[in-house]
Amino acid sequence: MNILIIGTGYVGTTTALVFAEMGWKVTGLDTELRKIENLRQGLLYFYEPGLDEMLIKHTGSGRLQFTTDKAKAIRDNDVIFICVGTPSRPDGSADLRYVQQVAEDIGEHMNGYKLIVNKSTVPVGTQERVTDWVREAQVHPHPYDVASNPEFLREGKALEDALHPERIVIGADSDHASGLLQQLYASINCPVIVTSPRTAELIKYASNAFLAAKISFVNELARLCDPLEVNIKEVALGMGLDSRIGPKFLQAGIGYGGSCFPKDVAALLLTAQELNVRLQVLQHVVDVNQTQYLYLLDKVRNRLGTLAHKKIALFGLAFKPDTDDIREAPAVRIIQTLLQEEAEVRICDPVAQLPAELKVSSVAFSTSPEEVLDGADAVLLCTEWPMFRDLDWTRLKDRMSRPNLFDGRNFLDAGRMTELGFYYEGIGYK
Ligand SMILES: NC(=O)C1=CN([C@@H]2O[C@H](COP(=O)(O)OP(=O)(O)OC[C@H]3O[C@@H](n4cnc5c(N)ncnc54)[C@H](O)[C@@H]3O)[C@@H](O)[C@H]2O)C=CC1
Ligand SMILES: O=C(O)[C@H]1O[C@H](OP(=O)(O)OP(=O)(O)OC[C@H]2O[C@@H](n3ccc(=O)[nH]c3=O)[C@H](O)[C@@H]2O)[C@H](O)[C@@H](O)[C@@H]1O
Repeated sequence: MNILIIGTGYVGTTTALVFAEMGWKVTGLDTELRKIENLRQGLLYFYEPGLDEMLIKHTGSGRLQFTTDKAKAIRDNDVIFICVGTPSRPDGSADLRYVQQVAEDIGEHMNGYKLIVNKSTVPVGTQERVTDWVREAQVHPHPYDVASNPEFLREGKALEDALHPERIVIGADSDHASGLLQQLYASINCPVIVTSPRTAELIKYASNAFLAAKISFVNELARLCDPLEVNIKEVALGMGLDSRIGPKFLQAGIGYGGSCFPKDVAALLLTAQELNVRLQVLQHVVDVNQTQYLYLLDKVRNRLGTLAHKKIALFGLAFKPDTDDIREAPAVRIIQTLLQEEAEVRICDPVAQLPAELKVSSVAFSTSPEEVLDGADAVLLCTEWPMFRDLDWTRLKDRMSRPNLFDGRNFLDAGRMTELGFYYEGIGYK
């Protein structure tokens, strides 16, 4: 079986590499020539640890190729994975225009049986819509199946997650389709759940929503920990040792960001709203998350008074470490608020870049922590990049005008920072 991956972003590129690693012959297709040209030369155009070495390996192995020629790519491959973006529309619903375009392209160019597999995160019922879009675009009535195979990888850990998933979910209407997919994944050792496409689609949203809920739960609890003078990290540790709760995703901070949790939670809420079902817990998950970065800023204001003309340094811009992705990053919201309040902002991140709208005179960017701390009234840690833990904080303190340290990720050792002479505040942690 030859595999075509349509959409060579985070998910598509990773999926293509993992299938090549398993020994399959894979083609990656994208509409953006720049991306394809880079990938062809073995150059990863985004930051994702480990993926670059794998790309070089497989551009040389002969098992992986990249193209923009959709007609030929669709004709030449039996299994086609859809890995295009499904961004939020202004009302929060998932925008399926890229999925529809791909479905129509497949319908138009298919020349025999195709297994079409949707890996993009899409609302329940999309498998049926893709089936219709393909049929309506068909020139000849070739047979095909449409299956759902949601992806659970994390950015920053994409390769590890895709090579060693905790489960594979296959949503298919026919034994033939689910059988082919199980064959493709045969060399991966993990539980495989075969279910209906609608269930598979909901498993994906439910998983992201639950993880988001865990984060908002612990964040809200951290707000209570502050006046109670209780350490949220110890509370989370004590809770997490209960195997029914688990230790992961209980790290309090300035809230979740990224290209998925905010968008997917919004899409699930919209699905429920359209069906007149109130998902009250999930609505509150969003409310807590949207105010969590403001909670950190309240702490800064309580300490510094007005933020106008204060020099505020941010350590970290990316929505989490090990990625250059700044989509929905809490740091970006913090910067926007600081600018509204006329603060002077300096940012340090080892890989993420400042977006065009923040390239203004009152914002300075550097990859050097020393530079951004010069004369600062406060530093706000927004992303837990390991490099921030290993800094010479004693020396850094002397560069600051006032040694105020607000740790939005509870990443540094509060006791040690206080000993070094910092005024230190985390989220539910001092
Ligand atoms: N980024 C992540 O960590 C994860 C993302 N997902 C889901 O996977 C999907 C893809 O996400 P990402 O890879 O992050 O998106 P992305 O934005 O990085 O990549 C999407 C790619 O599709 C291409 N594309 C758009 N229309 C096309 C077309 N008609 N033909 C060919 N290529 C086309 C774009 O040029 C882009 O390169 C989304 O639904 C997302 O929610 C699921 C799990 C993890
Ligand atoms: O659907 C998706 O795209 C993916 O979304 C998330 O992956 P990702 O967004 O890459 O990153 P996470 O590691 O989940 O972190 C998301 C956000 O939550 C925050 N977070 C995470 C964990 C925690 O304990 N506390 C916390 O604030 C992170 O800082 C980050 O801003 C899920 O973890 C993946 O399983 C899923 O496939």
